[in-house]
Amino acid sequence: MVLFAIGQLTSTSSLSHNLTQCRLLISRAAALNCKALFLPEASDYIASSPSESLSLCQPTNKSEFVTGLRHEAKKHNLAIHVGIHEPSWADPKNKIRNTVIWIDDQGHIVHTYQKVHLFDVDLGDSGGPVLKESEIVERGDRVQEVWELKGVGKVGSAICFDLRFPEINLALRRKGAEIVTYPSAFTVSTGKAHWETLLRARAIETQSYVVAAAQVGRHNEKRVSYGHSMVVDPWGRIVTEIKGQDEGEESGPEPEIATAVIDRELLAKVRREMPLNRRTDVYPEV
Ligand SMILES: O=C(O)CNC(=O)[C@H](CS)NC(=O)CCC(=O)C(=O)O
Repeated sequence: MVLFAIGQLTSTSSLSHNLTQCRLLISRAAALNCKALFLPEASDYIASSPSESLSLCQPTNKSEFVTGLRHEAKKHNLAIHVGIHEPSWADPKNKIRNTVIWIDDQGHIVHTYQKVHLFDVDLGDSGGPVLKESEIVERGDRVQEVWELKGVGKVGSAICFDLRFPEINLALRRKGAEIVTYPSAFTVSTGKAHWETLLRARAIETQSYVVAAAQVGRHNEKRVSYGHSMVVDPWGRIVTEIKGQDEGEESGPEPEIATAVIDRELLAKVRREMPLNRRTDVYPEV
């Protein structure tokens, strides 16, 4: 069985610092002979304001962060799935895209997905975050095709807040996904309330592996992320989990990886023993 890793880090507004953190995670995954590494949403940077986020955004072919990762992927023969920002095509001055790219083990970008659901919330009265992602982020308009990760299985991508929408998960399953990945940057308050439950529900409802690499710790004076990156199996069990942000603690955990394998026999067994035959004569097909 092929070993893969999830990586957890604290991205800041310094792309070179974030690249250094990712390089460390890559070298650890490569040293353990992993064939793929899944990194969080917005690994390239997390800015402290919408205008800073806009100013840091570069086209993928000009980004030192992406170029650096492509180089590492080729050097170590390690495929990398990573969340980044890209300028909007329609409105590059005012809008960015929250995307995830799949870099193969030769350093080529072979797959990309643009976040469909944007995180616009006002939980201020409940002691939670106030964020309006749609102010500068252009939303994606399609569920992407699933792709084959050699020796591992068929992977479908969604990003962070997409996790709250089972429709994406069901659509990916219908396209043949065996593994669904949710690179994320969950807030601490919503993470504590919902992160593990949502990930396990997504795994159980489609009888798929869920691979969730997440940002952790303090990015800037305004943003802290929950962490708790994990892999969940098709029966809903947590296979591996990385430490999260402790309540009230100022500094978060150090960058870290955790490894796992996809057990194809378990995947087949869960799907065989409890077939989830949908009643699309009763409710609409997603
Ligand atoms: O801002 C960036 O650069 C990176 N993007 C994010 O951090 C996004 C949008 S603000 N965060 C989420 O979607 C958190 C979802 C969440 O926490 C929940 O669903 O509870």
